[in-house]
Amino acid sequence: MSVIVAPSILAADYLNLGEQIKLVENAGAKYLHIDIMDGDFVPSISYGPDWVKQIKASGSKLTLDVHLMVNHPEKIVDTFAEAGADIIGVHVEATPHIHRALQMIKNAGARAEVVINPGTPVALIEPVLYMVDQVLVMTVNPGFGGQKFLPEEIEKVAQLRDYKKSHGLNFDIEIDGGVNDKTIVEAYKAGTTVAVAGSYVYDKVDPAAKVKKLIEATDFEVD
Ligand SMILES: O=C(CO)[C@H](O)[C@H](O)COP(=O)(O)O
Ligand SMILES: [Fe+2]
Repeated sequence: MSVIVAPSILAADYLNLGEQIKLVENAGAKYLHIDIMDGDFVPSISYGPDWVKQIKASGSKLTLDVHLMVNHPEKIVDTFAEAGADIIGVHVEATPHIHRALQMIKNAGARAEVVINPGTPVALIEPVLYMVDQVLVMTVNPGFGGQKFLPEEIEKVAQLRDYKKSHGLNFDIEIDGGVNDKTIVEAYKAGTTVAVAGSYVYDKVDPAAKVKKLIEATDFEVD
C-alpha cells in the first residue's frame, strides 16, 4: 500500500494544464487537488468553479479534490458540487456552520472533507468526524504553495488515526503543504492516506517522476 498522491495544480503551468494533468495521471496519481482561494480567508486569489468544470469535462479519471480556502464556504459548496468536484473540503475556521456545510456537501452528492489549519486542534473537529469522508490536516499555513512542511502537524495525523480506530470510523487523512519524498515518510507512518503535493510535483522538470517517487517512498505497510 502506498499513499494516494494528489498533485496540486496551483504550481502547474496553466497554459498547458491539460498536458500537465495527463502527466500526473499516467504516473499513478489518483486525485487532483484544486485550491480555491478567495483573497479573504487567505491572501491569495486563485480560480473558480469553471476550472473544475473544464477539468471534469477533459476526460480525466482523477478524483477532483477541491480545497475551499474561502470564508463562509456553505455559500458555494453547491456550485462546486455541480461543477464536478468529487471531494469538497471546508475549513472549520472559515464558518460557524461547519456541520451545515458538511451536510450540504453530502446532500449535493460529493464526499465531505473538514480541514484544519496548523493553529487548530483536532478536538475542535471531533463533533463532525462521524460524518466526514476525509480530514485534511494542513502542514503549512494555507494560502501559498512552496512553503516549508511543519513536522509538528504529524501528531495530529496520529491523533486522527487513533480516533478512527477507537470509534470504528473510516475517513481518509490527507496532508497538504510542503510535501516531498522525505516529508511524506513520517506522515505516512502516522496514518496519512492521501498526500497533496504542489511545488514538489510541478517543478517544471519531471512531474511524472515526482509522483512515482512519492508512491515509492510510501511503498510499505503501516498498521
Ligand atoms: O492548499 C495549499 C496551499 O494553501 C496547496 O494545496 C498548495 O498547492 C500546496 O503546495 P506545496 O505542495 O507547494 O506546499
Ligand atoms: Fe490545498
